Amino acid sequence: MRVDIVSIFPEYLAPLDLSLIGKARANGTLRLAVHDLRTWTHDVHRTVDDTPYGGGPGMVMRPEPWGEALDSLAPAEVPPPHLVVPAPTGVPFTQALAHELAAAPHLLFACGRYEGIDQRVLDHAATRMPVTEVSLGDYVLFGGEVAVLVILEAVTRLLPGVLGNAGSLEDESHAHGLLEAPMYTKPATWRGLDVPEVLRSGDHGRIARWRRDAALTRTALRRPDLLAALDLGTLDKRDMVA
Ligand SMILES: Nc1c(O)cccc1[N+](=O)[O-]
Repeated sequence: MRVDIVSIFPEYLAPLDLSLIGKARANGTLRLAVHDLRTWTHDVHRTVDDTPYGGGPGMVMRPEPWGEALDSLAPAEVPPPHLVVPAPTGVPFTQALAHELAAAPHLLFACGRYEGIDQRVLDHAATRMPVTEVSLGDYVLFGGEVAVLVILEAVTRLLPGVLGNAGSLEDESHAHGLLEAPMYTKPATWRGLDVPEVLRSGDHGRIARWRRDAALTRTALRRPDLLAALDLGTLDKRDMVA
């Protein structure tokens, strides 16, 4: 997978040199490049923003640098890159969207700052590539860089070979629309608190049912919205497996 990230604060993306993403870059699973948007400015002040039409507070990112950046990083390639724009106005970022993005051969991230990017940049890009504005949640950040770190971690870990134990992907939270059951490790008793006996029973059928029930209970209590969206038929099939 090729990933290009455009930002006016490229140093914000330094954590992408670390840990499993850093290893994926080193072994070629991920070909990632971070670009400074000011590369595509031509004035002495390297201006990337201006006042908003219609008035209002703050500044808006000018279309010209972005247009040149996207032209440079997304030439007429087939298939075109998927442009991902983290923004409070985006669609919710979910595990399902992470899987969709993980299937793309080339992701292009545009990190907005100030009051955002001139809308025409996204409209023009959408004439030649898929464009998705993505929101991590209903709150406001300084810009898109931190969101890119989150999105890229969720996407990269889905790529073959990145996680040492691919089995981790099978029953983790959101893998099947539920929150994960509580997890325990040694010692069996800690500060007077015991690990549930069923998990130490060695009875894999009982353990699977306990985990499924615990996941359902946790999801119902904390995320009833997920439960409402769950295909209970799928749950029934999983139940038969368990
Ligand atoms: N919320 C927000 C923002 O305020 C700016 C950029 C990205 C996001 N987000 O992804 O949630």
